Amino acid sequence: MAELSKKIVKIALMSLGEGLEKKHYESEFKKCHGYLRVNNYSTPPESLEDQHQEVGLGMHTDMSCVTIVYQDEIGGLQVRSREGKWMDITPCEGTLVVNVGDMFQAWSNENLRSSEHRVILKQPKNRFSMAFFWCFEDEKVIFAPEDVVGEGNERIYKPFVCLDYLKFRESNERGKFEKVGFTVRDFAGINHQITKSDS
Ligand SMILES: O=C(O)CCC(=O)C(=O)O
Ligand SMILES: [Fe+2]
Repeated sequence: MAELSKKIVKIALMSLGEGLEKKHYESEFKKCHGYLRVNNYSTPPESLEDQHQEVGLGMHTDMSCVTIVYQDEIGGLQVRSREGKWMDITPCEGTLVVNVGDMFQAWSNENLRSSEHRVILKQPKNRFSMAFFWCFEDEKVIFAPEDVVGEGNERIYKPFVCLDYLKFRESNERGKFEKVGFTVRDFAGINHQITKSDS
């Protein structure tokens, strides 16, 4: 999984600009570490009713650089579009879902966007998923490099230590699964009004 994560980061960096991957990959992402979370969602009896759907995991962004998700055939993972519409990520055998996380969003000065996603339970069946979170080391100071920010562009985040952001999210129950007031931008955004590529 770590090898796969490295490849994904490499591809993501290449998408940011020519030459960037060679220049920064080694130094910036060398000390990344990963951990695995197994999710088992059980559905309450009401889910037997027609049209009933239960929130298995509320809307959130991952705090990682990238997350790789395996979901079983039950389905229910949804991602929010820029327009705020929920879209189903239909399970497909032999495929994994890749999410950009908050750390990568901040490091890339929002050239890469952390996905807002959730899990909805529509069937009266247990659902199983596995998420591999690949993160910067706790002590890393995230500071978007000059050439990632690009000439003439504003740096959106002030430098911050990863662990401080993790604590910010984890110290508050709401911070875990509710977006409002607990995004990485709320934590380290220099100017919350910036809407770069939001439109
Ligand atoms: O269960 C899923 O499909 C997604 C899990 C997830 O988003 C997470 O563990 O952060
Ligand atoms: Fe997630």
